Amino acid sequence: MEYLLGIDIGTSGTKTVLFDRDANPITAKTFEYPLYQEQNGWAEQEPEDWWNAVVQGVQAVLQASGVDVADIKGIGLSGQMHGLVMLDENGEVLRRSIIWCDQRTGEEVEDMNRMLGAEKIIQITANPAVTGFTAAKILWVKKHEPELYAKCAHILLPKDYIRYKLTGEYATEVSDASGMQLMDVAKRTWSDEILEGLGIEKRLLGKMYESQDVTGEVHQEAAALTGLAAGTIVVGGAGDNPAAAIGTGIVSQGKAFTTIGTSAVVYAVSDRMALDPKGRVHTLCASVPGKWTVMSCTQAAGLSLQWLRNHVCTPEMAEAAEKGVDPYEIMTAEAARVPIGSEKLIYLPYLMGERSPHPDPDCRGVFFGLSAMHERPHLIRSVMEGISFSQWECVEVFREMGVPIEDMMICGGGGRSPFWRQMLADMYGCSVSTVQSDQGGALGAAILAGVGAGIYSDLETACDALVRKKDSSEPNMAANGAYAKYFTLYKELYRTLFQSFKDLKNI
Ligand SMILES: Nc1ncnc2c1ncn2[C@@H]1O[C@H](COP(=O)(O)OP(=O)(O)O)[C@@H](O)[C@H]1O
Ligand SMILES: O=C(CO)[C@@H](O)[C@H](O)COP(=O)(O)O
Repeated sequence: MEYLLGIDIGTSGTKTVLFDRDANPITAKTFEYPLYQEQNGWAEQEPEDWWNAVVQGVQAVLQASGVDVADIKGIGLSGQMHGLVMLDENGEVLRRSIIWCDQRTGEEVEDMNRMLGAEKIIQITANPAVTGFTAAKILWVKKHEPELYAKCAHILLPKDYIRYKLTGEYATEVSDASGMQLMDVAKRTWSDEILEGLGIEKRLLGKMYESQDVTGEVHQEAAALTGLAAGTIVVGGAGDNPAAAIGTGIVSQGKAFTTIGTSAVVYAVSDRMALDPKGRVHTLCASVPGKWTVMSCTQAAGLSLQWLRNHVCTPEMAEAAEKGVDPYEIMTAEAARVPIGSEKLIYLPYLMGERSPHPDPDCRGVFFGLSAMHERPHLIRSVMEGISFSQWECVEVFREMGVPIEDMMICGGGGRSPFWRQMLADMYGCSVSTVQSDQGGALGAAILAGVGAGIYSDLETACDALVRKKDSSEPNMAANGAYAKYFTLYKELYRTLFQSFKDLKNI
C-alpha cells in the first residue's frame, strides 16, 4: 500500500495526517501551541513550537498507524500564510515569528507606498501594500531591530521553515510566496524591482517552486528524530488556504470555498488574474499551475468565538472539556435558540484589526445594540452572525469583480457546525457543501505530494477522483431577507466608526 503524509501548520496547532493513496485518512494527530500577543495588535509564535508539534505529530501518526515508513511516498506541507521567520547563517531562529494577523506594520505600509509607489506595488504584486503580508513585517524588523536584521541570512514562511528542518533546503512555492508581496504574481517569480525598491536582498529568499514540485528529501537527522525514512520526498505544498482549496476540490474556475478557522477566508480560483485595486480582497497564485486566486481574509473569525469561549463561557467550557464534549457544540446549540439578528445585537469581528473587505489595522471589535435583555446565547449568535456578515460582504466584492462563484464548499473548524453552514447558505443565497474528508489543508498538501510522487497525473484529475461532496445546506430566502436588514446596518457601522477607531488608537 502507498501512503502520503499531509502536515498543516495552523495557528492553533499543527495537524499531521496520514492518507492512503485514495485520500482516506488513516491517522490524524494535532499538537497545539500558544500565540503571543505582547501588545494590542501584535501576534507572534515560536517557530520551534511548530517544529516540536511536527515532530510529535509525525511520531504519533507513525506509531498509531503502524505503517512501514518506506510506503510513505511523499510529504506535503501546508501552513498559516504570511508569517515571517528569520534565520541566521547557521539556520538558527533569530526571533519569534511575526504572524499573519499581526497589525503593527501600518507605518511600513506607508513606507512601501513611498518607496515604490502604490501603483507599481499593485501592478507587480497584484495587491496594494498590506499590513498582514510579509514584506511590511520584514521592513518593521529592519527599522526596529537593525542589529537582528543584520544577522538575518534566510527569510522563510512558516511551513517553509518546517521544510528546512526536514530537508535542509531553503525553498518556497508560489501559492504561499505570493502572500509575501515580493513576487511578480503574473510571472510567478520573485520581483527584482520590488526587492530592490524595498531594499531586501534576494539572497535572503528561498528557491521558488510550483506547489506540486519536489523541493527536497527528508535528511538523516530529521529521519532519526521523526521516524520517517530518510530520502522521502517533500513537495512544495501550499499556504493553508490554497492547500484547503485542493482538499475541497477547488481547482477550476467557478468553484469557491469558505473556511472558518482562526481566520475566515473566501477563496475562488480563476483562469485570469483578477485584481481589486482597493485591496479589499487579495490576488495570489493558486497552487494549480497556470491559475490564480482571489481570496478574502477576515482576521478574527474563529478567533472571535474562541475569545468568547475563553473569556465569557469559561466555567461551562471547562466542565464540557472535562466530559470530553466539544465546547463549540455547546456554544452553537445555545446560539441556535436565539432568532436571526440576535434580538438586535450586531457584532463587528475586528479583534485583530481587519484585512477584508477593510484593510485597516486600527479597527477593533464591537458589540452594537447591547441591552440588559441579552444573555450569553445572544452574544454567541451575534459573534457567529458578525463573522458570517464579513464573509457575505467579501462575496459581494467577488461578485462586483466578476469572479464567478457557482459552487461554495466549506471547511475549517467552523465548517463542522451544521448551524453555521446553514447561516452562511442563507446569507450567500447559494448552497454551501462540505466534502467527505474534513482534513482540508492537510489533505490538499497530501494530494500535492501525490502529484509530486507521480501517484496522480495532475491536480484536476486527482481532485475529480478523490474529493467528494458530503452534506449540502440549501439557502432559505426568507432567512436571507431577515439577515439582509441587519447586514445593511452591519456594513454601515464600519463606515460610521472609521474615525472613532483611529481616535481610539491615538489615545
Ligand atoms: N464544532 C464547532 N462549531 C463551531 N465552530 C467551531 C467548531 N469547532 C471549531 N470551531 C471554530 O473553528 C476554530 C478553529 O478552526 P481550525 O480550522 O481548527 O483552526 P486553525 O487552522 O486556524 O488552527 C475555532 O477557533 C472555533 O472558532
Ligand atoms: O492570513 C491568512 C490568509 O491570508 C490566514 O488565513 C492564515 O493563513 C492563517 O489561517 P488559519 O490559521 O486561520 O487557518
